[in-house]
Amino acid sequence: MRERIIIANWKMNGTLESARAWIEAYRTLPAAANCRAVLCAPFVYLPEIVERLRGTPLEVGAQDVNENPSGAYTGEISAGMLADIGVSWCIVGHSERRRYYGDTDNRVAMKALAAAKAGIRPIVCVGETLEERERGETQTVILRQLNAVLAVMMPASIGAVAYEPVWAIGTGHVADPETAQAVHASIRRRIELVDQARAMTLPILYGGSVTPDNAAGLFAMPDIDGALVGGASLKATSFFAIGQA
Ligand SMILES: O=C(CO)COP(=O)(O)O
Repeated sequence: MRERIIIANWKMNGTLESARAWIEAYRTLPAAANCRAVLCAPFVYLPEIVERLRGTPLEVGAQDVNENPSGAYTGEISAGMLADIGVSWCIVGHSERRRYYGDTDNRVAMKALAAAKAGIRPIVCVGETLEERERGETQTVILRQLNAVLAVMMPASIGAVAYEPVWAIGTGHVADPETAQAVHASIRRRIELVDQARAMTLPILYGGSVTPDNAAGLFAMPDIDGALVGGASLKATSFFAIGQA
């Protein structure tokens, strides 16, 4: 039985006050059964969030990391720094980073490797744009993004892969479960070529307009092991409801 995981990605949203209120609200909810939950918050709130969640089942993640161990990289955060304060997961290669901040396939791979070396589980995001899908390039794009990571590290060091079609992110146009399942299955087949055992256990999450209403349909698919949730994670109750699904 594969691990089920839901991951909240707050992106650049919230305040210290709303972060505290979210955690208080989440703590009043019963522990989610059979489902691991991770909260990826903005860097500046991470130390406080780690402290407040100590001893609870909710794990803490970052939304990005620099690929270098240390040095003259003004404004950046290293994997060692994240590990230092007790962060255990980190998103790498989110399409917003690829699109607005120039994260290339190779840099994403180096970020995933840096995280893993620091003992942090990288959540490797892959996904095609609408134009790429319409040109029939979905498989090519996903495999290109995944291959870059597999060129530098073993699948055992990848915490999770998240399939996030760019056209589904923040649009309200969730991928239908069969469409997502087809991509998830191809991701798992690619991992199988390297490590058959890890392919069976690697969580492959779907992201893009996931809500409490559409989550169960997605999670019914054999290769969809959970979700990376943006907008619907900003409310503790709706993130929790996705976990219940
Ligand atoms: O990008 C996402 C999570 O990383 C998905 O965002 P939405 O759930 O807001 O579509």
